[in-house]
Amino acid sequence: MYIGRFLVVGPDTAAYRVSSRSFPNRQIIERDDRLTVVPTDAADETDNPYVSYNCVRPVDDRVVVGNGSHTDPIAEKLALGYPARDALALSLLALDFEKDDYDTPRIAGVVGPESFVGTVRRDGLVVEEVTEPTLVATYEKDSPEPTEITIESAAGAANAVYDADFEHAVCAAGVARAGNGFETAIENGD
Ligand SMILES: NC(=O)c1ncn([C@@H]2O[C@H](COP(=O)(O)O)[C@@H](O)[C@H]2O)c1NC=O
Repeated sequence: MYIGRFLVVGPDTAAYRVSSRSFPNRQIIERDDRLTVVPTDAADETDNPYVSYNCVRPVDDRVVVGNGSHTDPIAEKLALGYPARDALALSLLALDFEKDDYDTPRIAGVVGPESFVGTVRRDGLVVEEVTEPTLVATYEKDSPEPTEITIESAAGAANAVYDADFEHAVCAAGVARAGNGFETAIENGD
């Protein structure tokens, strides 16, 4: 089954996987405090926000995971003190679903003292608190649902979603709460 990009939120860990048919030559890199999806070949550097974007951004005791440029305004709202629910709902609704051939939804999660998951689709906006491992994807599984995928550390989370039995894995990231902050891990399949 192809479900496109997907994320799993913990509640104390999170993982994000890029699956892609159209832009498979991508990887995740660490830049400053954040993780960014970029083309594998630097010569293919792009300003297409559907191809290259920050997918993980920590903010104090919370961390944002997302499949596009909405990761940044969510993080900025958290830094201003917004509750996770509000930062997700406002940013997802402001940017809305992607204006591509598939009306691709935006998906995002926040891990922190309270953890949330959200998605905005052409037909709806869902933002809800997470109390058990919860998956949401761009296609097919496009409403948050409980998942059996086990994400128990940053590296474990990245590996688990990368290896999950959905088609066209490209790269993955994992985050886990550690002390007052977070540890992160990248799985680029190489
Ligand atoms: N975030 C991403 O990494 C990403 N990769 C591809 N997309 C969008 O989704 C469309 C379908 O891509 P694909 O066939 O690779 O699943 C692309 O045309 C692009 O508009 C993305 N947008 C949202 O998921």
